Amino acid sequence: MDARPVIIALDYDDIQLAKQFVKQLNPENCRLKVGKEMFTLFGPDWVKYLVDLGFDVFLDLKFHDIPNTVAKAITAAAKLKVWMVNVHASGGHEMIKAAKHACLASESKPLLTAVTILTSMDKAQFVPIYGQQDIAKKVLDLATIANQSGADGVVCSAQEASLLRENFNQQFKLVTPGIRPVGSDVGDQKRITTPAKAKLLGVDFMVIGRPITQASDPVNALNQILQSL
Ligand SMILES: O=c1ccn([C@@H]2O[C@H](COP(=O)(O)O)[C@@H](O)[C@H]2O)c(=O)[nH]1
Repeated sequence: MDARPVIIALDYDDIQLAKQFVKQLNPENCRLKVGKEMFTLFGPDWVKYLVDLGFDVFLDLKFHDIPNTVAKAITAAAKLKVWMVNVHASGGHEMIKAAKHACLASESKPLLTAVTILTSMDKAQFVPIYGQQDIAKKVLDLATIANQSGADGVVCSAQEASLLRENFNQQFKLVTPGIRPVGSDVGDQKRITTPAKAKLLGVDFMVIGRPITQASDPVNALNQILQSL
């Protein structure tokens, strides 16, 4: 596990609320994720604001398009000096390679991760798309494509972490959403794990949103998670 394993998913529709929360955080304790909601509402300026405060920012836009389009989007993202960007692994070898090439050609050289199977998917949702097979096996197949195409890691559930650890070296980052402390609302997540279990399973980073941001005291919720690790 990384020394700063927690990536807080800042999924707010109110920028003042988000700023109020972020001002209470220390960039040495956590990293931040900006996803589709905040990026669509508040754009690159919001990302720059967080980067200027000294945070490592994971820009989670999950690009999935033809290689040329994805490479250009990654080039634009890298100009924001974000720490990590991502694509969907199902975009395939050429798309991921083009994304990695764009990362390396940029000044800030963000890490590139590839989303395998969304943590909100269970077997009932998975089978109509991918057929009768194990979710974990499909995650491994997609992670193999990502790894061979030069990605720095994958986004997966912590439930698949030990399988991926057996197949890839320690440098290959495992970034895991679907983290739920005991007693917290599961919401739309399906393949969930507690923070302590995710650590035991060998993840590098855990992405945690609502269990922190929707808590009555988000800073306290974060601190409790950090203490449990
Ligand atoms: O497979 C995936 C990929 C991305 N996410 C994102 O992570 C956070 C999780 O937030 P919670 O509130 O802790 O559920 C959210 O921004 C997702 O877009 C994911 O959950 N699963």
